[in-house]
Amino acid sequence: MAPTLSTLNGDQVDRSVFEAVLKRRLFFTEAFEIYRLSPDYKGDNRGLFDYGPPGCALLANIVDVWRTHFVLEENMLEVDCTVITPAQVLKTSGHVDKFADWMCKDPVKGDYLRADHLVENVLKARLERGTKGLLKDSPRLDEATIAEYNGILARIDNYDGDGLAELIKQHDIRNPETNNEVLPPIPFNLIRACLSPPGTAQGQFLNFKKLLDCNQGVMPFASASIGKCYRNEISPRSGLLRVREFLLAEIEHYVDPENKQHERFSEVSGLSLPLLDREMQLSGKTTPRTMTIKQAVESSVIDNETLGYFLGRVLLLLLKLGIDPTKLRFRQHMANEMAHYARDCWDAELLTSYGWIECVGCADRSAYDLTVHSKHTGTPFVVREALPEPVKVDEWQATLNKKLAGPRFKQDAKTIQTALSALDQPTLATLSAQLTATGTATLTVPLLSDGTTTTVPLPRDLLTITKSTRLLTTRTYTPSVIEPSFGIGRILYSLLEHVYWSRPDDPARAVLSLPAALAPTKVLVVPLSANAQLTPLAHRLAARLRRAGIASNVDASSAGIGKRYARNDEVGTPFGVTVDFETLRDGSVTLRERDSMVQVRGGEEEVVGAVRALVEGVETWEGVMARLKVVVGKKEDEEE
Ligand SMILES: Nc1ncnc2c1ncn2[C@@H]1O[C@H](COP(=O)(O)OP(=O)(O)OP(=O)(O)O)[C@@H](O)[C@H]1O
Repeated sequence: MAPTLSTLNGDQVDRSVFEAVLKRRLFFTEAFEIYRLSPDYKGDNRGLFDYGPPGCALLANIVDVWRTHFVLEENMLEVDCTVITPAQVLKTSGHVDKFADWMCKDPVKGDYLRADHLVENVLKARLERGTKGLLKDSPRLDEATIAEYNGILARIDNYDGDGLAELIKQHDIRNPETNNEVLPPIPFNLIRACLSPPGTAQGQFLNFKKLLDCNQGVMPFASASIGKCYRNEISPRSGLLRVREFLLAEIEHYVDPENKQHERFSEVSGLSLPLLDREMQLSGKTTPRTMTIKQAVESSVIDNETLGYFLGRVLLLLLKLGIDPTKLRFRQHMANEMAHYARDCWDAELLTSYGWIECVGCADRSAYDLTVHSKHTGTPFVVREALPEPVKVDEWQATLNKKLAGPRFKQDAKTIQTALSALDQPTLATLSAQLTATGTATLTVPLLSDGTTTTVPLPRDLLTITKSTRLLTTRTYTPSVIEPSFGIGRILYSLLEHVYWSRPDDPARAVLSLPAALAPTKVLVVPLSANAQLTPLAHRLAARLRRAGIASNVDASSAGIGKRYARNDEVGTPFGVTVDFETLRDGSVTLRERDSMVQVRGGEEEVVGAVRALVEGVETWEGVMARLKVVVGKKEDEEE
């Protein structure tokens, strides 16, 4: 029987051996490597990687599963927006000013280090050495210090610049590579250098009005986008996990802020999630507690049904991809880790040899994004819904005297009118009171053409604000946005670690137990020997597999059959078909399963049918073993 994933994943991954396998099989490789190795190279290629053939195929297969799981199964509206973005859009979205990490400079070497990662890495290394006695000269840590370090690590995402500066000083944290003291942390903008968004969301927000129309005005609905994004990472040292250019798949789900129930909540409400909520983190806990989504939403651990629904769908996606459920947790953001406007945020974190890594972020961003873009452009990003019964409301209305405003404000008149139109009712009430009391209301506007003005006094001859009663037949609101965002490269790398193991009887033989649907190549076709009669049979079978839509490779090299299979176990090829002299006689072939190495024998057509059913997930290997004749007694390496 094929070993189950949990039996495969017993041990901690030896990263150097594991990454050597991935590089050997060209899952990925360092970008611009030959230039980096040349003597006159002065650039910086850290955090930049190229995917090779199996890496590309795996990435594409993950994207396919993602697209089916969300866009198709949830009727999402997919868009593909440009990456190059005008600076004004990024300024409005808050990325230029707020998207900052804290960074420390090593003044001697000139290196920049991300402050939270620096503290984390140094304390982890001290714990490792001080508790396990890894280095003879490192003192053992006392219980109080161990507890203190663990407490800091559990709250590491909770420190701001001052907090990190304090930790660095108090614990004498230095650049581990040079042992130099570092300068106090300063905020560093991850995107300033790139002028491209750190995600794919802005294009989705900016098209909100058109997408709502496309959905016949029906709420709630979601848009989705898959695209490259760029980050000016300070110290990209964690392989594929922290890169400067990566594929992001993002969903923006637009929902009524007063009703965040989800129509399909019952489909996921019974699922159990391993949750590490805010309270647990504050008390220094690192082991999650398991709760059903229903319990978590009802007890307000998760803010609302829609957010709970998406956490459930994220869990299902990750399991479908083959992520080990014992290496998955959902960690809630601390209050000061979230943007001020966010209501709640959870990260799906996967355990890797680099520690727990955020692979999916899932945030309720309230109405922030739509509101800021709407205010800046004057485009109403609102939903209008018919009320069951008309309602009387008192409403403030502001009118700008256009005849006077035009000559007085010239090219700024339109900006002022736009700012006025975007005011909400409480602001209009305040301005009306100001106008009555002082004869002038002060309007806040985006930067005017002189480059300095951001407030404009509007006297009574220019501005009137009146209150009138209206009969409302529709309700108008700006939707809240729930945003799950998936770092495809991080998922890919974590998945590879989760499915990696080596044969107990030969630790040098690595295997990647990728689910068949995800594997870059589904079948390796091998002629048993170099005999000239067998190779055409292998190509005939490959053609047959091709017609059935199954990706295969023929390996007719002179290497032993065991070696040829071993090479393909390393790229995760789930099945192998051997053609031999019996094939010449009766057309039968053997089918080998990667994890168990069990082989069955059947006719060509039967075997191609079985492979297709296995790849499509409509049949199990146990089912195939029950149907076809199991080959007994022969060990793979002895076959030649
Ligand atoms: N440098 C990176 N390399 C690869 N993937 C990344 C990187 N930064 C973010 N991601 C992915 O993009 C997703 C959304 O980005 P988000 O802004 O939420 O991450 P983040 O909080 O900046 O991540 P981190 O705290 O690890 O830097 C993350 O869940 C992650 O999967």
